[in-house]
Amino acid sequence: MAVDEIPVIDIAPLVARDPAGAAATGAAMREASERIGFFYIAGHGVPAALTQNLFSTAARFFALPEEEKATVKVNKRHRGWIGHGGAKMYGTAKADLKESFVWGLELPEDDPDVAAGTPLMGPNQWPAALPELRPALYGWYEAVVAAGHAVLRGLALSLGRDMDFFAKPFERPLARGSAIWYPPQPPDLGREQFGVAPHTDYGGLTLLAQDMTGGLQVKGTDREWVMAHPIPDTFVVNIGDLMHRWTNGRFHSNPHRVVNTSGKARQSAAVFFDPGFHAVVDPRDLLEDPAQAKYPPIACGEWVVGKFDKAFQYRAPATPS
Ligand SMILES: O=C(O)CCC(=O)C(=O)O
Ligand SMILES: [Fe+2]
Repeated sequence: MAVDEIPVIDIAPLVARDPAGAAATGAAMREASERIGFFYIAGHGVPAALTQNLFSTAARFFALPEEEKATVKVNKRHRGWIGHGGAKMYGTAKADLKESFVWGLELPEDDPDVAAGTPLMGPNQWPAALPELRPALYGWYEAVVAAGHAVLRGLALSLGRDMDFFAKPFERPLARGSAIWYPPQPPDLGREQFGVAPHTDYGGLTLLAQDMTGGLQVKGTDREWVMAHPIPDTFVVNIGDLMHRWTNGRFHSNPHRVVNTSGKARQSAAVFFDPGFHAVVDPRDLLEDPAQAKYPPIACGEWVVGKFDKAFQYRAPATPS
């Protein structure tokens, strides 16, 4: 198992929009994206103190009594608390052993998209019992979205496009923040119990901060599971299914899973950085010869809603009692 199978890439030149360094940084991202679909980023500009504050504040949220957390139970817009049992990857036997709190781009009810009832868009839900949750999570989210834009600049350059190729489709992104809590896993739960069962991410890019516990595993090129060890002050970035399609299959949306065998609780926090609801993902945009496209164009919003409907218990149609 190669230790450097998942490379660490310093994206400072992309954060600074430095044309000389940006192309080489983008080329390193492209190499990792085509081979394994995962890389770490350093030099991302997200202050370590913001991530620490997110973890400590989220831990206080998860420690609240169930009835407090239930006041912000996940709603149809996919904002709020998802308790244990609420997320189950397709085709797996058991629900993931985790709980999470999910939020996204904050939009008022009178925003034209929200007023039109566009799925997944709208205001967030914040718990009255923990007013500091909102600034801790939202400040971190905005910094991570900015880092996500820097990553997109590198990927755009690596694909022979202008640095800002992805800026427009990722305007008003369906980016979701998720603070995740994995309880200690009892050893007698058997081999089928995962923190997160093997899956690919649905969208554009995922940027993930993890605490020092470890447990994230990535399919290696030799088909072994490779540990994505925690590296301080980095984010793990991975390619999602939409970016796989957009690049006509060149970038790899790689299966990964979480197994928390530490005997302790584990925390992670992700931004699932997906294009805007109305963005069209069309591989012809990134091909020299459009006739080579393997996938028809798809609308981002429809795709993401379709995936959510399968993965989350709360979206299942009510069964008549
Ligand atoms: O917590 C982690 O390390 C990864 C979580 C993950 O893969 C996901 O939520 O999609
Ligand atoms: Fe994932």
